Amino acid sequence: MENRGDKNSLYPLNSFEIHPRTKPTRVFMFIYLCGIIALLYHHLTKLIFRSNHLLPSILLLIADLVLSFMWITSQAFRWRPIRRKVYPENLSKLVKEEDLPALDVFICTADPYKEPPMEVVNTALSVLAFDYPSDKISVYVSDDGGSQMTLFALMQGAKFAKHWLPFCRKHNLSKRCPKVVFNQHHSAHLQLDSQEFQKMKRLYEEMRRKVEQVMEQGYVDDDIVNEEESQVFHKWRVNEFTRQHHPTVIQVLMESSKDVDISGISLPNLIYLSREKSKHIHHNFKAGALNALIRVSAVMSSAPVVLSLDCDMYCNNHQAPRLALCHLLDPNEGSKTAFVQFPQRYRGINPTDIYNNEVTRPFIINPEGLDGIGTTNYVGTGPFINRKAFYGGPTQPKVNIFPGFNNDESGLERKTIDSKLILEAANKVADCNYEQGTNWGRTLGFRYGSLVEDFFTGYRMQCEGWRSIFCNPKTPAFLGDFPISLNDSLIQVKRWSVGLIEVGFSKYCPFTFGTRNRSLLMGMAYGFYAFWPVWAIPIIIYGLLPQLFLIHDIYLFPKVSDLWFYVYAYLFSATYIQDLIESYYVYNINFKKWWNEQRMWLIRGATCFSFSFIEFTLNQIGISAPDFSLTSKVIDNEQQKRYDQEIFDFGVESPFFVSLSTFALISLVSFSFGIVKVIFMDGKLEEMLVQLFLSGFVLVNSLPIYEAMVLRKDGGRMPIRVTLISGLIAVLLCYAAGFAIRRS
Ligand SMILES: O=c1ccn([C@@H]2O[C@H](COP(=O)(O)OP(=O)(O)O[C@H]3O[C@H](CO)[C@@H](O)[C@H](O)[C@H]3O)[C@@H](O)[C@H]2O)c(=O)[nH]1
Ligand SMILES: [Mn+2]
Repeated sequence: MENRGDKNSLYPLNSFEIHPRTKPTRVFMFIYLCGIIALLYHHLTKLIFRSNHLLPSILLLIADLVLSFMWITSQAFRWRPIRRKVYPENLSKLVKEEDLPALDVFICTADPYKEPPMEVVNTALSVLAFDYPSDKISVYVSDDGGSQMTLFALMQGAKFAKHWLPFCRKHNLSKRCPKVVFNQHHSAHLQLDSQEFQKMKRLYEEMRRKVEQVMEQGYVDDDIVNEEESQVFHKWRVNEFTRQHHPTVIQVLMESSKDVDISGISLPNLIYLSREKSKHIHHNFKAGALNALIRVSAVMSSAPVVLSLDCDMYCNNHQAPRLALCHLLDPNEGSKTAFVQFPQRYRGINPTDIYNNEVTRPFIINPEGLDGIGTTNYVGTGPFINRKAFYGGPTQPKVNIFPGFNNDESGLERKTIDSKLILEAANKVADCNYEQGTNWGRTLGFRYGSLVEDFFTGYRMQCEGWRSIFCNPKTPAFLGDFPISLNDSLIQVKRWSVGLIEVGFSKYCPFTFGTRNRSLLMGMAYGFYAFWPVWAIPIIIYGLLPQLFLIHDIYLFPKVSDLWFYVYAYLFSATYIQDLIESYYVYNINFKKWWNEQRMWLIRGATCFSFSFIEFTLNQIGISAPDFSLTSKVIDNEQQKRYDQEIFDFGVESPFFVSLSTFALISLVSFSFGIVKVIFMDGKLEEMLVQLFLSGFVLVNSLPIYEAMVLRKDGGRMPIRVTLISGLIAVLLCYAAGFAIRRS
């Protein structure tokens, strides 16, 4: 194992190991590449010398070209995967507690009805209770929903924190998110003085009841708040205050220099921010919210380290800041590191992860590969960021981040953050027109122009010469929510896909932009993601074409006795087997989970990947505008039950399901047709084997769809209209294929 950090030091902060699979993987890469070259040669000779079905031959060539492109670019993830270790116990030997850097935490929320305020409060409390000096923590909650209920909930959270933080410290709780601690299952394992525990639980329940009452009411009544608090809510009482159009609200809820907890220790800072919104100025979704947070926090606390979290990502490992600092304070690499990314992990995933919500490959497996080439990607929630990385490259001289502003960042006396001067400055930088005519969103802060501001911003930092690090401790640092219905999950991936191709088709395309500061491998990896949804092309072609032609008795692939058949067989099976081996042996993913993952890849290809191209095109020509479509974090009991039982949820009339059902029906017909031919009509099995196999493969993957169409009666069954429409489309496609074949 190689030591990073100061090599002469007795107390290394971190180390890494190149994964043992690297060498065999590279050998395999070479062999597989030969297979790809052979296949493309076969395609070309077929096209030039002996094609009687020109159109399908060209389409199959396109499909294989896209697959080859994706395979080649994805090798960047396999080139040099590494695993890191950190030694937080050494941190205290190198840095005194009082010298630890201050930490600003950003928590984003955007809608009290989709992101319940109690969830936001829980997340805030879990980070306020970090195992880190309280007076060095400032938590900023950005509320794009401009909701008085969220502010009210945070006010209650601040009161509760006075009891909660000393309680966590006293009992050295390893989990510090209240809802987790008070969850019956978890609390059964806690050996706590029951009276004290019950008292905390009572306080928590009281808070929850109050917040829920306000949620039911839809506003904050003067009766339930004191006079000082009610002043704050008067801002909402003016008619013009709507979610899309309102002035900035900044409220300091806890002030480290003044407020203490019940044991007399300083509390962290807690600040509520709802930036100004105007109907006439685009707010740039989360990226806009984060930029307002960067500026407001620069005025108020200006900590050198920033942690950004989604409101549902609560802290599950109170050591998280110290783990990140093992990298950020590394004497050699620290100053070049833009961020340390903890992976997105989720709680409550069902045993075989039917919708592949864990997205293991992009979130866990690929980042280890990216880390090895110095460039872990930013995933929006869970990164500890070097504040300087928002302001320019690692070697760039100090830039003015407050254009048109007299006080430079360090010029403000920051002893009390709710001084009039500071609040005025903070309000000014949260104005919705503050960014006009500045570089915010272009070279400063989070970059605008993509729905995946996280990917885009992290990538732009890499282009400026920053490095980044992946940190994946055994106890996940943060845990979050995920969509538990198939449709919501596909909508989420569609947003990501649109965001990614927005980068791919912009002037920042990773194959051409920023190559000076990046290696070829980094370019390949980011290029792979920027064109992630192009998987749709081969999946659609292979999911329809061989099947439609089989129905019309036309065989497109080599016979079993032909040598080229084995090239196809090798390329298909080798990549699947490699994936399975990697998942199973390296990442402990069992067969069922792996199968579901590959099924979701096919499902995404047939639905959100392809729809994202349509949406992107419509946005480009101005027919529609980019839409963030927030994922709901509210639990629907029926859906939750189905999810826990691993039953697919189709329940809604979604265009995604029309597309999926069409694929499923066409393969069902073609497979049945092929089998009937083979058995009863002495069909040419040798010639149709590939097509029969592909139909069968789609068919096996579609079993839950047939079940949902025919057998199920519950709320998650396939809506009849979806089945009928897709049946009609399937018939039309069969006819269209027949027509095309006769014409050619
Ligand atoms: O106008 C907006 C829209 C969203 N958000 C926040 O963005 C976060 C992510 O939204 P969510 O609906 O949960 O989307 P996910 O797909 O789960 O988010 C992933 O993908 C996003 C990019 O699309 C990243 O920003 C996230 O960090 C990443 O977790 C939430 O905290 C929202 O409150 C805002 O603050 N303002
Ligand atoms: Mn989310």
